[in-house]
Amino acid sequence: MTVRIGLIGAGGMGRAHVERIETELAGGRIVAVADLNLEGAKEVAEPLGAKAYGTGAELIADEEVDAVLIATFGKVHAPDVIAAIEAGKYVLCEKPLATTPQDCIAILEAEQRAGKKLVTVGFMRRFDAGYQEMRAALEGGELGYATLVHCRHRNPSVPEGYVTRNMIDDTAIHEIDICRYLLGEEIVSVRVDTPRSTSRRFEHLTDPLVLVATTESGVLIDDEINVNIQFGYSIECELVMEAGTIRLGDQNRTVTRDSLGNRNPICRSHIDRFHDAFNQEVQQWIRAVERDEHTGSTAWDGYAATCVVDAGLESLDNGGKEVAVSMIAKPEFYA
Ligand SMILES: NC(=O)C1=CN([C@@H]2O[C@H](COP(=O)(O)OP(=O)(O)OC[C@H]3O[C@@H](n4cnc5c(N)ncnc54)[C@H](O)[C@@H]3O)[C@@H](O)[C@H]2O)C=CC1
Ligand SMILES: O=C1[C@@H](O)[C@H](O)[C@@H](O)[C@H](O)[C@H]1O
Repeated sequence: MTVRIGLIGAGGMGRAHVERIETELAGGRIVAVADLNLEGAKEVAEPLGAKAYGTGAELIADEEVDAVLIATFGKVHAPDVIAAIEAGKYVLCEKPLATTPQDCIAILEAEQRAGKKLVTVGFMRRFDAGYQEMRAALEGGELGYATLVHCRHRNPSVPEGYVTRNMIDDTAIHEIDICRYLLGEEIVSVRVDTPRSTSRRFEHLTDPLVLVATTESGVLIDDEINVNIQFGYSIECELVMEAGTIRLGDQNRTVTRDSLGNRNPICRSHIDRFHDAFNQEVQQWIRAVERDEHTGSTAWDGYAATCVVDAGLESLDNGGKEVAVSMIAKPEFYA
């Protein structure tokens, strides 16, 4: 069976997913594209012989669409996710699931009414080989339990429209999710520190930030979010356990050694750094849809991450005081 996929949001991320589905992955085909900018939808749809729509609602209602891929702005994800659930269609929604805990709760409720897990959130780092090895090392138990996680999320630069809150809700949300995934527990409190800002930023930004979070068992996570580092896209993570540490590699197979020294290439963006992880994420989703199964992170994961983001934003506003993460009790459905 070929899974007939409808894409909502024909921007950068949507187009990158189309490219991988059409050229690198198996089992799926883009049959419809929706974007508020209808011309943008047509630009992506026409070369594929797919239909173009001006709204997500029309695409979701199309009976030739089996499953929905959402790559619009986070704050407008919820209505389309809920409409897809109500139509009984699997949905892979880019992060964040939604930008408020209330919108996420509406999604959790819709999914429970449907009685079936249909929502996967685009936390692609869960499919990265390095993070998976770190998780396996922790689960293996030889090095004991985790005490600390040191993370660094560095982007070369960001566009002018990117504002300080995006460092938490758009960027650090990846570490929030991956730390929950690695440690298998919830984050219970967050504080955001604001060191001296770099001069290489738009004036309105406070950059870098450091998010410090504590989990249920007391593991301390520190995450440097630094989005104008100039030199490249650099993601680092070190998990500290009782009897050893495990650190994410740079994912390069070779190191060049010459008169300039030892070096390997620096990634420029999430597209090249997480190329394989994105492919794994979308490929596994397509295969799972074929089997009528859920895969990847759940709507609960999307909700939990948004609750931590919310606490982080509150800390940013209150001068860096620690804020407790407020969450509803986990429904049995997501146990
Ligand atoms: N996993 C990752 O590493 C990354 C994830 N993302 C996520 O992907 C999503 C999209 O981001 P980008 O592609 O960078 O944004 P973008 O601005 O390039 O594209 C968004 C598109 O959605 C369309 N759109 C907005 N509201 C809509 C609506 N209600 N209905 C239909 N179309 C609508 C816009 O016209 C635009 O074409 C975001 O949720 C973002 O957080 C983005 C970059 C990397
Ligand atoms: O999700 C992403 C972007 O939206 C975000 O703006 C970047 O900071 C992240 O590195 C990227 O993975």
